[in-house]
Amino acid sequence: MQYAKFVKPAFDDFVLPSKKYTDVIIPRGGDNHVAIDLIVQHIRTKLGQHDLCKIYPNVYVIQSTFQIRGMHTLIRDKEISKHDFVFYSDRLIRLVVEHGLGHLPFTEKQIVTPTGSVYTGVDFCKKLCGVSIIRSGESMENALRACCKGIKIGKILIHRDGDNGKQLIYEKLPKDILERHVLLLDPVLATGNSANQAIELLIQKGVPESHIIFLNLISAPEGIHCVCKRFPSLKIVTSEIDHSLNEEYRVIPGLGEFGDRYFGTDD
Ligand SMILES: O=P(O)(O)OC[C@H]1O[C@H](OP(=O)(O)OP(=O)(O)O)[C@H](O)[C@@H]1O
Repeated sequence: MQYAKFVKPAFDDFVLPSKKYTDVIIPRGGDNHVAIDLIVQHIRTKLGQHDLCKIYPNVYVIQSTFQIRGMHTLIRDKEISKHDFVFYSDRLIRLVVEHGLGHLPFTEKQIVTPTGSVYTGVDFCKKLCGVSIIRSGESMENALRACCKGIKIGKILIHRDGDNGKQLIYEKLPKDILERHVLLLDPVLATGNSANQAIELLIQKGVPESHIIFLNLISAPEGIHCVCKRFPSLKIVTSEIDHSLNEEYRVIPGLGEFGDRYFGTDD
């Protein structure tokens, strides 16, 4: 029980006292064994993610809570209804989008409040756009629109072409994209081939690598290595890093075919 020193005090005050794991909240009541398993699993996951984030400082995993673990539990469950899959995916996507927007540059701005006081705040970055990788990436467009009024959203279609790897089939991007920060949208990062092709295209169009933030729900370590080695200045914001890829290049444990499950074409 190497985690005993974390787990034991947790039941005294229902919150892990370690500063490093303050996001781990123990639910009141219920089965203590289940709670311990959850904490151990949570800490292991966080340690694995922590290592990757140390190797690649531009990889950000949104702060995990049991709400987020709960949403992942639901969308990864093969028995979940389509309606619930879409609902909880949308909730997670919104969190990732909000977190990703937090990495955009800002300028300082002062305003006057109704009390006549000066509040020193910030002004949002205005030159940005979204780019979704068809088709799964399109599931993230609504959350981006809900956060950024009137945002331009470009599209890229990358398709597997037999054994020749993935080929770029279609692209439609804002004409002035090179002047914008780009939020690249795709919920799943597996081998990283699709993301790399999309990023390569953006760079060809003149977008600086450091102006691209790739937003996704689930990343495989292999995909993170593949993208971050090639594009070290790009940021990745994800909600969980999974264990690995299997021999069919599917993310494990993963959630299956996101696009089919989200758009209802898996029947
Ligand atoms: O990192 P990679 O190995 O390139 O795999 C990731 C890609 O696979 C999934 O899309 P998929 O090809 O299943 O198409 P879909 O979005 O139409 O479902 C996912 O949405 C990514 O685009």
